[in-house]
Amino acid sequence: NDVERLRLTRKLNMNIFLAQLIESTNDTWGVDLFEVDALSNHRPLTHVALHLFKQRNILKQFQIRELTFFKFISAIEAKYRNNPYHNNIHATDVLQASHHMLNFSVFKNVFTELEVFAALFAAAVHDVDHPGVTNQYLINTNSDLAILYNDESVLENHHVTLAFQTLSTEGCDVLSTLNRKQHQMFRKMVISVVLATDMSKHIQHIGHLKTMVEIRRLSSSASSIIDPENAEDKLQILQSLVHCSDLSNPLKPLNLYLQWTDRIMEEFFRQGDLEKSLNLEVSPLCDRENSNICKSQMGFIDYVVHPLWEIWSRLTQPDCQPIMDILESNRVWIASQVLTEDDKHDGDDDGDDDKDDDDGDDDVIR
Ligand SMILES: CC1(C)CC(=O)N(CC(=O)N2CCC(N3N=C(c4ccc(OC(F)F)c(OC(F)F)c4)[C@H]4CC=CC[C@H]4C3=O)CC2)C(=O)C1
Ligand SMILES: [Mg+2]
Ligand SMILES: [Zn+2]
Repeated sequence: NDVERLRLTRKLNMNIFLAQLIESTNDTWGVDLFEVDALSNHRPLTHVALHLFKQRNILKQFQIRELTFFKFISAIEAKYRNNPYHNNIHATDVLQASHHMLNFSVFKNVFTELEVFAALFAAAVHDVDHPGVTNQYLINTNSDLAILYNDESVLENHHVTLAFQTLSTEGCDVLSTLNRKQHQMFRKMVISVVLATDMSKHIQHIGHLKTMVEIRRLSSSASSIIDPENAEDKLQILQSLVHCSDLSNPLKPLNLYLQWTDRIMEEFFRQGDLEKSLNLEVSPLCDRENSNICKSQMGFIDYVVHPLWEIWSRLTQPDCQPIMDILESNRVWIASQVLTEDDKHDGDDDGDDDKDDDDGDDDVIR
């Protein structure tokens, strides 16, 4: 009957739209992964990872059965918690950004298939089972995780351990076809890339990238910046690539960036609520009673994101320029809001809400 036909037509159109969105992850920066989440019954990581690993021919190269990869990535996705920010959509975002930057021309013929596999695997699992609180909070509350990992990169150790434990779930061992040498190298690379997403390593990333860019400037003879024979340099670049992807929210189209900002602030505020209830000092940015979201974002961009991406874009010129342009325009918009936000505090709300910051339906914090 008509109702049934209408329902099926809608379902078909949603699947066609989903397929188009997933296809666009091949070569588009800033795919709306919130849309992919909504259309994929909240399984964006499984859909996008399966698509990208097939598109890169990784499954064929390592004779990984599609069903095994599907079971593994589904098990990983199910272990991401429904935090406002550190959830499976964020994992998909970091995976897709890492995939995009591995295609930069400066990396052509640099990485082996195993290195690409390890980097994308690390991106997909890099925050699995994140509890929605920071390392410092886990340390301050004497959590089991902090005891287990002796306060050192507590979350990041947990993410990578759980990822490898998931391989031993029935039918999930995507590494079973790797030989001993490959398995050993893959494991070393994934551990180092996931541990490198700990923000306490942020300054070291900038130092390594500066050194690499400096060497390139001096040895102007070397056509390609990266020596494909230098495994250590390549591993450092993969670490920085995934770390940059983890810090890429302010470089995404404004409507996506603002949704990530809402989500991270809600996650930080919930931690602040816990700290208050435990009579602990409230961490920076975590006090929902007095926070200025735009000022925090200005600081986050100026002191954290831009210093890293500025050097990263110098290493990866010219492909990073369009992305750096988005950062610049987003920062201008944020700065304009700071002024308006101050006005609001003066009470004379001029009321001209910039339509950009209304992303239509208020994103429900899952
Ligand atoms: C420098 C200041 C003026 C401004 C400032 O930021 N802080 C806090 C601060 O420097 N840090 C370091 C980064 C930490 N951190 N922060 C993340 C994050 C993600 C998205 C954000 O917004 C938007 F892009 F969605 C965001 O906005 C921020 F404003 F909150 C923060 C994650 C990054 C990677 C791993 C886990 C998350 C992580 O470890 C948090 C503490 C200052 O202290 C002062
Ligand atoms: Mg993390
Ligand atoms: Zn992350």
